[in-house]
Amino acid sequence: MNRSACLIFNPVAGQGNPEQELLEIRSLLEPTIDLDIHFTTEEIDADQLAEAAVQRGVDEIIASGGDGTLSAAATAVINTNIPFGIISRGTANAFATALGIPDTIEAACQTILQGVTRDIDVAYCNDRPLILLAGIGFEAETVEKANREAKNRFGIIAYILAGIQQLRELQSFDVEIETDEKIIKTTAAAVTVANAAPPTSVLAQGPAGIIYNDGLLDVTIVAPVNKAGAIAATYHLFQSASAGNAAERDDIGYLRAKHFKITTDPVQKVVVDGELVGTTPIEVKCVPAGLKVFVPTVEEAELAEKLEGLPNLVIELKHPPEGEAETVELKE
Ligand SMILES: Nc1ncnc2c1ncn2[C@@H]1O[C@H](COP(=O)(O)OP(=O)(O)OP(=O)(O)O)[C@@H](O)[C@H]1O
Repeated sequence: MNRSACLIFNPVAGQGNPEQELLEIRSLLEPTIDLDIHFTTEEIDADQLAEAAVQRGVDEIIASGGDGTLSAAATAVINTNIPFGIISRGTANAFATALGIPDTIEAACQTILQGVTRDIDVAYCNDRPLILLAGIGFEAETVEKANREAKNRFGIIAYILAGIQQLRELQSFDVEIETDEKIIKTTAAAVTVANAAPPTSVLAQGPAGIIYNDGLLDVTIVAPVNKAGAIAATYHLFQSASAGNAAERDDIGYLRAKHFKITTDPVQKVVVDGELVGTTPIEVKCVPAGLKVFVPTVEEAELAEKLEGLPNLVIELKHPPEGEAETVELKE
């Protein structure tokens, strides 16, 4: 029997050609999955479309767009047990990267076609669903500065430029972080509560890896004393995260718990999954295994080999599988 799914498609996401991208998705998925396609509009967001799909009792929900569309759609699917597929077409694609889902259309569709799901944690931040992270301070300002026009023109560089601009205006605040076990008071320039985070979310990278199915959230506190310290701390987080290590500077702290209450003085802006949502105080609670997501059957391994694209490339297999040619010629 054919599978069926509601496909929620943002027709203005990303820098590609959405019409072409939709054709590609349909040609990959429709031989196996009956698609009921719904487009987001300026007025009707992905969460409303996903909510309606849940009400109709669809078998699967697939969302395609930038992180805004994917997060919004996911929020309506929490605790429904409906498998959720992701086809990223945005600028940063943090959602897919954080969950180890490929961000090319073809590989994302293959992941959905394979039909393997994994239960991942989600969270609520002041009763608003959170899939990736809540940023206080720094991260919040960065998103606000990377506006739509800049994103369209410069893509991911817009975020980096906004980050650098933000560094120049570094402002610290007093923060109180309460878990079920303790209360921590300190001064910080950025506090991030992460359920899952891509490596590009540098300010979430205090611990050595953020595990999205452990029933816990990770808080990273970055507390540089001056601008030079801010640059050094950010760079350290980037490096230690890339190497899979925990941060080791005095001005970086981290802790893990399933429930956090965070207040600041003065009040700070708060970003949840890339959207500016309000200000402190916040309360964040983990919802273990709240979302069932299509994931690749094998973890995306770091590529240990890349040869495609080399001029006049010929690859000779010394032990070819039976029935296959011994020599493969790849020409552009
Ligand atoms: N048909 C539409 N016309 C205009 N705006 C739309 C339409 N559909 C959705 N939107 C808006 O698109 C935004 C979500 O964009 P999304 O995050 O999916 O893509 P993006 O901004 O290109 O990605 P990224 O955040 O990675 O840059 C929402 O603000 C939503 O209101």
